[in-house]
Amino acid sequence: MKIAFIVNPIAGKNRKKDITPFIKSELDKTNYEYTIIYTKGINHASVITKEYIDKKYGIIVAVGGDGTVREVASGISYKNKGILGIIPMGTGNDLARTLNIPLDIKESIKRIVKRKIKEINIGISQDNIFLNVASIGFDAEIVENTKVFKGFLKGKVAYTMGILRTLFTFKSKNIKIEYDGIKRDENILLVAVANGRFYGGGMKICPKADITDNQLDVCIIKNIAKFKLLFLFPSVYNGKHGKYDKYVEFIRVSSLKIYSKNEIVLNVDGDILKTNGLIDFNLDIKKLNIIV
Ligand SMILES: Nc1ncnc2c1ncn2[C@@H]1O[C@H](COP(=O)(O)OP(=O)(O)OP(=O)(O)O)[C@@H](O)[C@H]1O
Repeated sequence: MKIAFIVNPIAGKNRKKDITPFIKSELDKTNYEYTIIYTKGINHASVITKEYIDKKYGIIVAVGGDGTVREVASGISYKNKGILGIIPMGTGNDLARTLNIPLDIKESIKRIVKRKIKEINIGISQDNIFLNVASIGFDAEIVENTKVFKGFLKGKVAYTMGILRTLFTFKSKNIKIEYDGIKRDENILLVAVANGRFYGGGMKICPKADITDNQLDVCIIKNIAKFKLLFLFPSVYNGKHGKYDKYVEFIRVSSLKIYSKNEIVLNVDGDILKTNGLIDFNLDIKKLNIIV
């Protein structure tokens, strides 16, 4: 089977590290035919993926962060052919965390060579795929605000500035939530719909989410006073926010609809969309084969 390594040269903290010698040293010991291609911009990984699937490459490895993984996954899903591999080189690497893929480069390449495959679910919101989490509300606005600062500040500083800005500007959202024949009116801080277990670089928003169970895990956090967020928000990192059960609720559904009269920020695996009216969250009937 032929392997294409699709490298995002600007992903993550290791962006100056040349991955080629690592790939060579592991792959040259095997019989795999392989090639290494570098991406040139947004969505290029998806275009290359489709091209190499047409060239009969059976494994397409995303070398980068969750953005690169998602682009390769959407190419594979579009073609309905091919196996996804991951060499985590992003800042967050949330899908790799969910699947216990080693964050160490050499170890993750060894996993590709071993080729143990798992079939995972693909989430869809507003025609966009997500492997980790789609969300609206406070966290989605942090993603949006962080992007503004990312242009001129380093990752962690930009993220902190994004949180601060969101704390000042955020207003709770009045929405309708519909699932399993139930319709609810809610005033929320956020709603996160999880396929995988992590987002935001290791935050366990839905700690019981299982990416293979054909279900979406949903975390609904009701609107709370901003000072209370100082306690609640850090607890999301280790998935302990469920203890604030007056505000935090978990449900498991096969699909979910949200209606918002006003424009709302939707985060789909780190991509930001602005939308209003109906927002839908589903699972694709197609699965994704991935090397773990
Ligand atoms: N040559 C390139 N120049 C600029 N942007 C690129 C290039 N190649 C890919 N990209 C874009 O870079 C973005 C970020 O990639 P990715 O998410 O993999 O890295 P990251 O943001 O460092 O990691 P993470 O999402 O795990 O935090 C993606 O949206 C991708 O489309």
